[in-house]
Amino acid sequence: MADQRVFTLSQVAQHKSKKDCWLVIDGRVLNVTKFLEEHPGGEEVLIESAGKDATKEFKDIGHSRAAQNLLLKYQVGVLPGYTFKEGNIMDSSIKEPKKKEMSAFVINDDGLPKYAAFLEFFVPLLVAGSYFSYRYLTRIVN
Ligand code: HEM
Repeated sequence: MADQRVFTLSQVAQHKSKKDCWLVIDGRVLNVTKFLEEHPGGEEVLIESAGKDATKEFKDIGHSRAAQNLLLKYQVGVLPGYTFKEGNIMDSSIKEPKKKEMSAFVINDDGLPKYAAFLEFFVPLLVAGSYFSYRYLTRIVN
């Protein structure tokens, strides 16, 4: 689980060098020192945002979901007032988890009435069919 220790922005601001580079994205305090060289957008942009809240810059680029999930890897804490659920970053603030929940819900919701309609139609038909078959057969026998 990503670290949930609480840091203030002024604490984050003390880590703004290339050798010790923290920044904040969406309330998550990230230590990106080891990521500087790997960042596809280059280390300069990260160093420019070092010690600061880079949420706007991060979002303005339109980072991919993969990039958003990478945030978890570098999280060392959170800003005061922020808490995040365990697991996928899509469960917290950047993502659109509600869509997934909705589609799952809609599928389940659709299934039940269809199943119920099926039963409502066939059960009485089966009962009536059995009854008339019984009547028909007993007539022939008598
Ligand atoms: C820990 C924080 C960050 C992570 C994990 C991260 C990750 C990535 C990744 C994976 C990409 C490749 C494209 C994509 O998958 O979206 C990328 C591209 C880029 N990022 Fe970041 N990024 C971070 C922070 C930032 C910040 C704070 C800025 C700006 C101040 C920034 C600017 C860029 C730029 C300019 C590109 C290149 C976009 C392009 O070439 O189209 N990134 N980043």
